[in-house]
Amino acid sequence: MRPKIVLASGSPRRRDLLASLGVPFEVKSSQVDETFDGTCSPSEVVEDLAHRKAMDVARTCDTALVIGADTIVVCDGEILGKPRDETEAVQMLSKLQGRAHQVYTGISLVEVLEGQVIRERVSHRMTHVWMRPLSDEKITWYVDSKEPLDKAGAYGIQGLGACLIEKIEGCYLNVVGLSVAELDQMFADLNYSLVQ
Ligand SMILES: Cc1cn([C@H]2C[C@H](O)[C@@H](COP(=O)(O)OP(=O)(O)OP(=O)(O)O)O2)c(=O)[nH]c1=O
Repeated sequence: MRPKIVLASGSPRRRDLLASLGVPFEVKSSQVDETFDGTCSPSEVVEDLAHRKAMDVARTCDTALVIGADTIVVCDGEILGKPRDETEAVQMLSKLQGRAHQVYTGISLVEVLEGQVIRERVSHRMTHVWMRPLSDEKITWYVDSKEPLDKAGAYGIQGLGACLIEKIEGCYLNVVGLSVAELDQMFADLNYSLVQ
C-alpha cells in the first residue's frame, strides 16, 4: 500500500496541481533557508533546494512519501528567484521581456518509514519560455497587479502573466511549479502509483 503523500510546500500552485489529480495528500510547509551556492548549475540549485525542503518536512513524519520542489528562472546564466519587492520585479521583467529564458523546477521525493528515510529520488525539468516584448507601461501594469511578487522570475504563466508569454517549449506544468509527468515517473521509480 502507498504511504500517505505529504507536500512540503507552501505554494498554492503546487497544492492546486496535486489536488487536480484527485490525489489525497497533506501539506506541511518547509522552513528552509532558500539561499544557494552561486557556483552551482541551475539544475543543481533546484535539485538541492527541492531536497532540502523535502528533508526538512520528512524529519517530522513517521511514515510518508514527501514531495519537495523548487522553481527558478534562468536568463543569460543569471538565476532569478522570487523578487524581493516591486522594484526588483520590474528589473526582472525588463530583463526577461522580448527574449528567451529557461525555467527549472527540481523535485525531491523522500520515502519515510517509521521515522527513517529509506529511499530518496531527486530530479528536475527545464522548459524554454519566450516572453513578448513589453513596454514600461505594461510592466508597471503587471507589477501593480501584485501577481509577480511570490513567483520566480516575477511572473505567473498561469495567471495574468499568460498575456506576457509568446510561446514555450517543454512541460507547461514545470513552469507553473511542478511537472506532474516527472512526479509520476518518480513515483513509478519507487514502484508506487501517483494516481491510483
Ligand atoms: C515562472 C513561474 C513561477 N511560479 C511560482 C512557482 C513557485 O511557487 C514560485 C517559485 O518559488 P519556490 O521557492 O519554488 O516555491 P514557493 O516559495 O512558492 O513555495 P515552497 O518553497 O513552500 O514550495 O514561483 C508560478 O506560479 N508561475 C510561473 O510561471
